[in-house]
Amino acid sequence: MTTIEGTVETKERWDPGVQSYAGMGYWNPDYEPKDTDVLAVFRVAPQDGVDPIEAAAAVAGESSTATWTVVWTDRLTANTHYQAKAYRVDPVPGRPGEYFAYVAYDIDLFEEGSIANLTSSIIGNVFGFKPLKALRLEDMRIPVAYTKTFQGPAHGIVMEREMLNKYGRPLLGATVKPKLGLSARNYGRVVYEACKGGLDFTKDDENINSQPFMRWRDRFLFAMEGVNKAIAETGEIKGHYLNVTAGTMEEMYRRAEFAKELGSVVLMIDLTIGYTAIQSMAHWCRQNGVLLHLHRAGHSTYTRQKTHGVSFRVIAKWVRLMGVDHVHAGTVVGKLEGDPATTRGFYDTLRENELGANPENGIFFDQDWASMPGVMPVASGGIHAGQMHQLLDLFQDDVILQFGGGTIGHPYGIAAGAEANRVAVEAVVKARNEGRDLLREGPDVLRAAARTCQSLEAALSTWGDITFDYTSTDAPDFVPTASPSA
Ligand SMILES: O=C(COP(=O)(O)O)[C@H](O)[C@H](O)COP(=O)(O)O
Ligand SMILES: [Mg+2]
Repeated sequence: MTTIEGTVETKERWDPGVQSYAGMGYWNPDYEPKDTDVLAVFRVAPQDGVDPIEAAAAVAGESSTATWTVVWTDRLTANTHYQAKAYRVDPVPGRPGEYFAYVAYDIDLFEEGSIANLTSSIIGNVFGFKPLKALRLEDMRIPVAYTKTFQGPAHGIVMEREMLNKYGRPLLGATVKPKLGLSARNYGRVVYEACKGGLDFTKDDENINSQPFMRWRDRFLFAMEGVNKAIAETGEIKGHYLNVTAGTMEEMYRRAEFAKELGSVVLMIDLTIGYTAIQSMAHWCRQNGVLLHLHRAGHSTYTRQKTHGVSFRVIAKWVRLMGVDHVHAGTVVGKLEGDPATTRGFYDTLRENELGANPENGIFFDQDWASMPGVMPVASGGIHAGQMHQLLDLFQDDVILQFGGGTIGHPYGIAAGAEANRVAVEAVVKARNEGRDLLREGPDVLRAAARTCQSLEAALSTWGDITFDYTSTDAPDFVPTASPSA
């Protein structure tokens, strides 16, 4: 019997008892993915003695319709339509025991506009499946038909620049430090100094919510006083990412309403609030004309190691669908994990409208965003003014460069730290626009600018030589064969 999906069924397929997942139809090398299918590629490390094809079929099975034994109730459904199909398995070059398994899912398996639903299948039970030593979701192709069921970024890169009236250069920000312990008035002073000194944004850190040393309402009031004073003095639009992360949705909405009442252009949430809460906040932000900043707090617990978890490039796709305007995406040169090629893939995923498969940057599939606005990536974590030419070369203009320690740790004070960063970015943008080679001439460009800017001079002499050179844990494994786009 041949089914509607082209899977050949045998009589034994329906014998009661335990059958291989491949035998139940979850392996189908002849399957031609449809334009509307959701595609996923997993890095599978089968237990010793487990056949890689069977492991791939098991991943397809356990992330879609299957259980461990044949169930007759499958025959009450269009079983071969609903079952996911593993259609290709490649050994990972240079990593014995690991395989890239490609799986296609029919769009009917997923509720429209729900990352919670999508992820309950794709990263549900399957990650605990005993026959696998480890499993990593490397990439996904989201079909246009499914993309169109999501709101997407509340505003997006183009609209953000229009709201802020800032063009042609990276935006600049700073995370207030110390992360915890400041009183509200001192906090507001940091915001004021950094914004007045030349930054566009300041930011609550991931773990600032409403603790005993500073309650959220007090922080919002003093931070906005600082923002408003800096706007009045500089004539530029400024913002502070007011973190509304809280224990319930009701409380987050309450804090968001107050931030809006105070005239904040931007709000912040942490990835730890969960996918549905992120989508709800994104809808609120679009309805209320407020930008939404997402801090990816906690992501490294499952994105960083090559063999198990979820690559951040997949999280980047999900957050674009979920509808945030900003997300942290790595710095390459700073203090936190960030292989250059892999990070480039994250930035492309967040910003481009159409993206081709590019295994060198870890991108396995073509991705068409169907004009969904881009998310502004944020480069943050251990960066300083002396790296400005490298940052511009790596990320170009549509990025927010955030210097927390690299502003607040400046020897002449916070405003001087902000000024050093602003002068540095304007100097390297001008040099880039004049056609100069940033990587070669960048250090000279910065030194020349520092001759007329003492705060830049002090920043360069304090941090000029600071680098974080460690081996990356997440470089792409180059797959030499052409990668399938479908
Ligand atoms: O507090 C900081 C940076 O402070 P500083 O600028 O003083 O190092 C942020 O939490 C990290 O950038 C987050 O990392 P990521 O951007 O990778 O999510
Ligand atoms: Mg932080």
